[in-house]
Amino acid sequence: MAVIEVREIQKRYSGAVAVDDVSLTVEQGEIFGILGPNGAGKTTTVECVAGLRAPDRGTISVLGLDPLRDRAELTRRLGVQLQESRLPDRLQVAEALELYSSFYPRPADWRALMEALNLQSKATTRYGRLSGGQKQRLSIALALVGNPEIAILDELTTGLDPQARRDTWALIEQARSRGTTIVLVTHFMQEAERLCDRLALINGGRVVTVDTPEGLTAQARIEQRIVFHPSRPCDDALLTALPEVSRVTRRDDLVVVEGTAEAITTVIPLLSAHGIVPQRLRVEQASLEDAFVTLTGKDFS
Ligand SMILES: Nc1ncnc2c1ncn2[C@@H]1O[C@H](COP(=O)(O)OP(=O)(O)OP(=O)(O)O)[C@@H](O)[C@H]1O
Repeated sequence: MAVIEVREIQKRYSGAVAVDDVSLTVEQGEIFGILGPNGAGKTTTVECVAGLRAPDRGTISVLGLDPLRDRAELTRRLGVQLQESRLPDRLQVAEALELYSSFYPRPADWRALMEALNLQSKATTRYGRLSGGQKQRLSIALALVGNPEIAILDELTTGLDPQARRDTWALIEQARSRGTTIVLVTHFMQEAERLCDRLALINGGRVVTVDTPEGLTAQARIEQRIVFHPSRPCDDALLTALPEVSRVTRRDDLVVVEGTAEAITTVIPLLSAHGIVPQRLRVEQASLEDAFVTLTGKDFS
C-alpha cells in the first residue's frame, strides 16, 4: 500500500527551478532513500512532502491526506528531521524529548530513545551547549519520539561519528520493524546501500531512476571491476567487444575493466587466448557510488 504519492511536482525559487518534475511512490513499511548530488532538489522535495513548502505544480498525498490542507493531522502522524532543525537554546535535552512526546497520541518511550542515541549523560544539557553531533542525535530522537507512521529524515547521519552512525542505523531499523515507513535523504552511499529497500536517484530536479540498491548497480552495468597489469600490450577494443564489458579505462599501468557480474568468466579466457597474463589481478565488486556516477554523470559529493 502506498503511503506517499508525489505526482509531477515542480518548485521554483525566484525563477530558478529546484524541483522540475518529481514523481515518487513510497510503500508502507519500507525505507525509501533519496539520493542525488548537491542542489538536486532532495530537500525541497521532502519539505513539500512534509507540508513545509507548497509545490508550484503537481499533487502530493501522504497517508491519504494533503500535506498543506491537512497539516494539523499530519503533524501527529509524521516525524520530521530536517537539515536545519532549531530548538530554543535554553531547552534541555530531556525537556525537549518530553515536550515533543506530549504532542503525539502514542509516543515512544523518550528515555529509551535518549539512551539508544547515547544522550543520557546530556539529559540536563541545554540545546545551545550541545555539539553538532549531539544536536543531530537529538533531532533524530525528536523525529522518532512520536512513534510516527512515517519518519522523514534529511541528512540523517551527516556529522555523526562512525559509532553514532551505526547506533542510528540500528534505531532506524528498529523503527521500521515496528512498522514505521522511513524516507531518508542521504549523502552516504554506505548508508543507502545498507538501509534502503529502494532508492530514488534525483538529479537536476528530476528523478533519474527508482530501484533497489542492487538494481541500481545492475542498471549501471558495472557490477564488477577487474583490475590487472597486462603482461603484454592489450587493446581496449578486444575487451569492449565482450557483451559483459561496459567500459575499459587505464589507471597508470593498470587496465580497469568494468562490467556485469559475469565479466570475469569471459575476460580471463579472452586474455589467455591472446597470450596476455593478467598480473596483480584484482576483482572488485562495484558499489552504489559507481552506479551513482554512471547514472547521473556526476561525481558524488
Ligand atoms: N529557500 C530557497 N531559496 C532559493 N533557492 C533555494 C532555496 N532552497 C533551495 N534553493 C535552491 O534550489 C535547488 C535545490 O535545493 P535543495 O536544497 O532542494 O537540494 P538538495 O538536493 O537537498 O541539495 P543538498 O544535497 O546540497 O542539500 C538548489 O539550487 C538551491 O540552491
